Amino acid sequence: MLLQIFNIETFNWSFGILFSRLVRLPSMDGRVALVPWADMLNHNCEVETFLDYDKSSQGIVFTTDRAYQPGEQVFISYGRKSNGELLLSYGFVPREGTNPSDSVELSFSLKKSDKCYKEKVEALKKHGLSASECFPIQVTGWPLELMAFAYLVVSPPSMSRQFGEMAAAASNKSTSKKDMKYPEIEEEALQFILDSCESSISKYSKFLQASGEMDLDITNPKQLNRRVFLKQLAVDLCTSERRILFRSQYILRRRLRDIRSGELKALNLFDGLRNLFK
Ligand SMILES: C[S@@+](CC[C@H](N)C(=O)[O-])C[C@H]1O[C@@H](n2cnc3c(N)ncnc32)[C@H](O)[C@@H]1O
Repeated sequence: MLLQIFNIETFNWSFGILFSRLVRLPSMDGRVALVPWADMLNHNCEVETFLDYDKSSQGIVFTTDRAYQPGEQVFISYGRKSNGELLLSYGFVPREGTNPSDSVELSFSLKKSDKCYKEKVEALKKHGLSASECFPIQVTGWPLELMAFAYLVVSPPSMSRQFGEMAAAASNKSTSKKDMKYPEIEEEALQFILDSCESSISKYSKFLQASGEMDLDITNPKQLNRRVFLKQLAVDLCTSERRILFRSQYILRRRLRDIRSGELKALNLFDGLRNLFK
């Protein structure tokens, strides 16, 4: 009986309405509430205002972080979310380059051909990780955990004693939170991250190119509008994620160029000294 009333479309609609409108209240241990007036507030990535329960007035209070002019739209923050998260939870993608919390999740894996594959998997397992892991890339760079994972992936058998600390740092369970450095394999680790970024960039580019050529069914105008809308959202999301990857590609290439030119300088200096003493 219930199933008849609650068909899947109604369920999806209710789920969407609930999740795009509920408010988490930090002072009530993150409990959620539906707050009728507050669900009219739209999100803006640049504001830092949230809703919370206020004990003294026993109500939900909204305090703005700036002055607004009469007639100006007042915004709220739905939280520091990536464009992908905003699309999934709220059905929109902020304008490209306006979301400082935007990030793209990239998957990285140990190489199956690695002589130390088993030892590395064991080290990762001890810290709750597996042979393939996802890490968020932001326009400002990549997390220390990813750098540690990349070090583990490229480290040779001679560094097996460091596998444990690399895996711990990749899982964010390392005791020291500072940037770990293994200069002897830094170039390889950065190249490994760059290869993943570039392979993703080419997938995004293929999708974006294909989306320009995608044929939409024009026999059903109602569905056409919805398809055009959904397609635009997908294009907006992919464009913003690819932009983050392009930025990382630029930073990685520059860092690799610096390392390589430093190595070249050291080599030239060494050759120069050798010639001097010949
Ligand atoms: C809590 S409601 C906000 C009020 C909503 N605009 C309304 O008229 O009922 C959340 C929904 O508003 C829309 N929304 C909020 N912020 C937005 C933004 N910056 N850009 C586009 N749509 C937004 C999305 O559809 C989202 O699911």
